[in-house]
Amino acid sequence: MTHETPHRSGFACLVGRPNVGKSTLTNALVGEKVAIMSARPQTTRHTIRGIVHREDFQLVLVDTPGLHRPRTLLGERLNTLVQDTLSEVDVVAFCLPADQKIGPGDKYIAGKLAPLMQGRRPVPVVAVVTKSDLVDRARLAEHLMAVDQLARSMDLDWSAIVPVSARGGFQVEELTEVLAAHLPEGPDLYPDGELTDEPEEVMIAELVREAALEGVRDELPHSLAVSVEEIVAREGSGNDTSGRPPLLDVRVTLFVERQSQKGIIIGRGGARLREVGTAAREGIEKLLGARIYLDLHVKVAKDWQRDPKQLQRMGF
Ligand SMILES: Nc1nc2c(ncn2[C@@H]2O[C@H](COP(=O)(O)OP(=O)(O)OP(=O)(O)O)[C@@H](O)[C@H]2O)c(=O)[nH]1
Repeated sequence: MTHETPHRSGFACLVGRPNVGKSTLTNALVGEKVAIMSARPQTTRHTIRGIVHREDFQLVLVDTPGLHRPRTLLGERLNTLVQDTLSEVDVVAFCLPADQKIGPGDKYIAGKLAPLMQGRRPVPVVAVVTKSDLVDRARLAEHLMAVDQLARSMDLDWSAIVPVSARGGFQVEELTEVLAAHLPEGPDLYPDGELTDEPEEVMIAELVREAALEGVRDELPHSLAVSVEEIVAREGSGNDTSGRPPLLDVRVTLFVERQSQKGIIIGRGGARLREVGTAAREGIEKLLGARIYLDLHVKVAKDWQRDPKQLQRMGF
């Protein structure tokens, strides 16, 4: 045996504006679908972790809800959550998509990262240029310089700048190595094979939210919260000899802010809500590996985004 490399383990956090490709990159790094993705910004409200497990390191990924300029209490809560998450990780990956110029949103996030990078126990930040498959080499080179300039203009230093494409798998392995290099020495944090510690309820809520927003995103921008009330096994199901999976009753409440939004979700004669149920049920059955009966309720919780009690009830 040659000399042993130390085993490393720790946390990495992906930050960046909405829609820059954090979920997709998390999935590419982990190599398995862990985060529920959306074609629209700001739907990943919960911290989702995936684990990159190699012989000599274990890298636990935390996908953040995204840093936004706080507009509502919900926004502020999210920012606090993000800040708390950030101060606890070993390395931050700041995602800046190659196909978009660096803008105020990126500068805002860089401003939030600055104190972490300059603190007593500085957190290294790796600038990750995502979606690099969308631009040509010249544009990519230009963007890499702009990313470098962003740090310089704030008297900061990225630990590295890594262009990647989660789509094509370009440089994903390199990024893994760069992030792992910043982890402290330590044993595995999670047992082998455990790829996500995301509670099932959060994933179920995301699936229902996705289905409910399908086609009506513009009408229901950020006014929809989903809460999984209970998951219970239907009595007498699943423990017979037929080998059929058990039947689970899944009760879910969708909270909207206005009566008119309730109408949008439910649709004429309840038609839309039935569609939502059908679409969500498919994903949930796959997730749970069981047949389910999905019971959806729609409630109006006025101004829930601004009400701390309501927020708490919904797990924010
Ligand atoms: N071409 C290309 N598209 C990508 C890549 N990564 C992500 N996308 C697309 O960019 C969009 C946003 O990706 P997400 O992974 O959902 O972005 P996100 O940053 O997690 O978004 P939020 O959850 O809103 O914060 C999706 O339509 C992806 O398919 C990439 O490497 N190449």
